[in-house]
Amino acid sequence: MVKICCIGAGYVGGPTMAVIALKCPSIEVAVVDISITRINAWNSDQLPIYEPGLEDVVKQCRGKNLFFSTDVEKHVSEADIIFVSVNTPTKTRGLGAGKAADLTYWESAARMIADVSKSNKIVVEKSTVPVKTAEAIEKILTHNSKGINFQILSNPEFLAEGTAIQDLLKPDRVLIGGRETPDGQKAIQALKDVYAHWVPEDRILATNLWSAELSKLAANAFLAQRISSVNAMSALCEATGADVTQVSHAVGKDSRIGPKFLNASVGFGGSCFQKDILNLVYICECNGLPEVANYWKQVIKVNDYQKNRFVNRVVSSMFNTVSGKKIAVLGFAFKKDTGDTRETPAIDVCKGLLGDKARLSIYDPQVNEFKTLDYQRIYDNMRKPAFVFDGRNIVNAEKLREIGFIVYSIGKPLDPWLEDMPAVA
Ligand SMILES: NC(=O)c1ccc[n+]([C@@H]2O[C@H](COP(=O)([O-])OP(=O)(O)OC[C@H]3O[C@@H](n4cnc5c(N)ncnc54)[C@H](O)[C@@H]3O)[C@@H](O)[C@H]2O)c1
Ligand SMILES: O=c1ccn([C@@H]2O[C@H](COP(=O)(O)OP(=O)(O)O[C@H]3O[C@H](CO)[C@@H](O)[C@H](O)[C@H]3O)[C@@H](O)[C@H]2O)c(=O)[nH]1
Repeated sequence: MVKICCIGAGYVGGPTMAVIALKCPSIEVAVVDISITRINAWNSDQLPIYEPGLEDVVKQCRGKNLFFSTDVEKHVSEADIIFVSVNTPTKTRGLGAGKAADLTYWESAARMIADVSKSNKIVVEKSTVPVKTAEAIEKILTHNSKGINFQILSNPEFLAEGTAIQDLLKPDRVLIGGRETPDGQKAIQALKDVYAHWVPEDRILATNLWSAELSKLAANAFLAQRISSVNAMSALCEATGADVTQVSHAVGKDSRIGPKFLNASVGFGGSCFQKDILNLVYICECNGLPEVANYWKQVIKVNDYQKNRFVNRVVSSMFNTVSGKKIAVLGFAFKKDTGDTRETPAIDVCKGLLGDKARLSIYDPQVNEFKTLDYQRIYDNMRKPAFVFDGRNIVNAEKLREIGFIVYSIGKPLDPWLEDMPAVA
């Protein structure tokens, strides 16, 4: 029986391994973590993360061929294939602080693998890492290998939170990078065989290691760039009377551009986009490519601009001060259908409002119910003029205006109340 061990029972490790276990009953999958509370939660009825469909998959496999454990060393030493899915946040101190990926967790996982391994292993980079990380990992492993053969593969994960299970069950592609040696190719084949249990062969792409590592950063940079592009347009729409939803629709109808990921918003958030673009920027700088670095940096600058612009709209509309005013923040996670608040744009918006001394009440139901609230009742209980600022364009602005609200919707023709108010970021 093939044994898989995944180091890191987080947003990626947990759901990814649960789906592998579901689709590969002949494989034993152990997910290990240093966090006892996380592992206890995975073994309980209250899973540590919320993802639609996840509970169902876990319940089907847990205790059969899916195990969650803190006995990291035991499972690593027994495994044929080891996925490393630890966190790779942005460095906060030292060389590359604020940009480079912090590989501390990765390095300690690699050293532990080298220490406890007694048989040949395939080590799979699941975490998002800088290009050439595989080379560094290879060095750590081979310098401490005691004659054991380690093959390193890059198998970046493309799931999005909130749709993780669907993304894993029907991925657009599975990307596997490996060495172009016979042993490297054999390792690629072994991992292909795992995914081939449910992913059609033409969706499993094999590349060299560096292409796989870079493709992950590139994909996130392209996705985030679309959002910054449409958000930049949203500012222009507000200035000109165009409607960003109509513009996105018209632009997205071009089959070369496509309709997805063109929703204007208060800005993108989540644990990945900013971190991965900063990482890309740092790699460009280290490779002497400042123009390329600046190009991608602009994606983050526009995102910051969008968050500031939103805060300024709120403050300027309410007579240029929100001091002492009670503001209900509906939704705090970085997107719907998730409980994850890492790098949510709501943090920056709330900070901006608190900076102007607002009183905030924050509510997040995990799933999206804000379209159907009883806005008439809400309006009746509010001090007038009453405002709604929609950072996601989900409320029916016309209906709300009929009730009496002053409504700001990103990138939409402005309410007369807002027309003369400055909202420069
Ligand atoms: N969150 C996403 O949607 C997503 C999607 C694709 C890729 N990624 C990438 O996947 C990686 C993991 O992301 P995540 O969101 O799952 O992170 P996470 O913080 O939710 O999970 C990482 C887990 O690794 C554990 N860990 C750290 N060092 C360890 C060690 N030495 N031994 C055992 N366990 C250890 C931590 O305790 C934590 O539980 C990151 O590189 C991220 O960029 C994330
Ligand atoms: O048209 C859009 C689409 C998304 N967003 C925002 O962008 C952020 C990121 O959303 P999304 O990409 O759906 O979620 P993530 O879970 O961050 O997933 C991204 O980051 C993961 C981690 O690397 C990748 O694996 C995924 O492919 C990639 O989509 C969220 O704040 C969204 O609200 C918009 O503002 N407008």
